Amino acid sequence: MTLAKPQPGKIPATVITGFLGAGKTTMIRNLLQNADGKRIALIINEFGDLGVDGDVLKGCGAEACSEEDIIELTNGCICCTVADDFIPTMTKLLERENRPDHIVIETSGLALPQPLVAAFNWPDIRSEVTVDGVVTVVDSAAVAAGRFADDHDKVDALRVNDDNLDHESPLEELFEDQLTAADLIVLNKTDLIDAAGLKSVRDEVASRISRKPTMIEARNGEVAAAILLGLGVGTEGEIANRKSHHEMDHEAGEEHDHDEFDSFVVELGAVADPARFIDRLKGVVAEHDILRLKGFADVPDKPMRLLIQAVGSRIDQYYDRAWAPGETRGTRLVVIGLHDMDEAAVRAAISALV
Ligand SMILES: Nc1nc2c(ncn2[C@@H]2O[C@H](COP(=O)(O)OP(=O)(O)OP(=O)(O)O)[C@@H](O)[C@H]2O)c(=O)[nH]1
Repeated sequence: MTLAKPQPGKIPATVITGFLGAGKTTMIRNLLQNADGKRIALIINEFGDLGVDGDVLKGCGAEACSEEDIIELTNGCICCTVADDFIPTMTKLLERENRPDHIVIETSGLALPQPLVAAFNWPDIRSEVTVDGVVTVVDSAAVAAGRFADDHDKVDALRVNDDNLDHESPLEELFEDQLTAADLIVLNKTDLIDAAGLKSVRDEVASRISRKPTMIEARNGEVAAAILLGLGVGTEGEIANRKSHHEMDHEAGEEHDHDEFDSFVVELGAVADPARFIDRLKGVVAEHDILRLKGFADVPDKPMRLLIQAVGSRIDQYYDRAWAPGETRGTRLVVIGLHDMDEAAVRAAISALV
């Protein structure tokens, strides 16, 4: 792939998007550890009230991105808070004396990249920054499992409960909207599928978009920094031609919101038997069709906290860092699902696991 040069004088910004759990944070973590001496400012947006991604990223690439260069936007999905949250954050960042070489923005897994990229056309931003490219991370295993194929039963059930939901499956729409915005598509998690599966994922992804952005494959988000940060597209000038379903609906008079999805935080006491907890948690995730669950557990007698990451029924866990002095130990998990998820039942089921 020929790498274009960013426009001189402007700070390049890379937007990293992709559905919940696709591997955005993992890819950024890898990027920070291999940033080729670039100083990166990171803007992170998460869905749900527990900032896990920022926590995972802090300290992992201190030379490329110190803690003060990691900015968390927590007032909702970035696509809905562009004016109130994103623009003021960018303005402040640009006023800093020590400006970064590159800005990386991780959208929430439920965000539409289009309004965010369009914000780079605001006069104050446009004169100083350009969108080097939009990178869309795809969970190849989830695509292969048909996660984004239209689930007509589910959509019909949602419609019965909510007359306002008159569009297609929210997962499928978001998946397509995030692909539509892409300059580069990273087919991640290739370790979880075989060659034939990967071929069908490529075909499926290609069938969802009319343009032909470059597609590359990755494991654990391992993509060279020169590729991720060297697209040189200037996507703010192109984004008007990459409309999302929601923008097209909006032109037809509909508002965009995230009402199709819901999230809440479950707080628990200590988890005495983590293996048993995780095993039974898998059952709860499957039974309630939880899309994403992540957080930390307090395991008695362990000086470190246990990071728990569920994407569909697949759960990863590892001890990520020591509890800080004075930090209150506890188990906190953010749960994300479709809006018909039964919060009380999920809370009860998870609480019963300790
Ligand atoms: N097997 C496998 N797991 C992966 C890969 N990439 C990421 N993961 C795991 O997938 C889970 C989700 O990864 P994240 O990087 O947190 O995903 P994300 O897109 O940032 O998630 P959200 O911020 O919730 O949208 C974690 O447990 C990762 O360790 C991969 O290539 N293969």
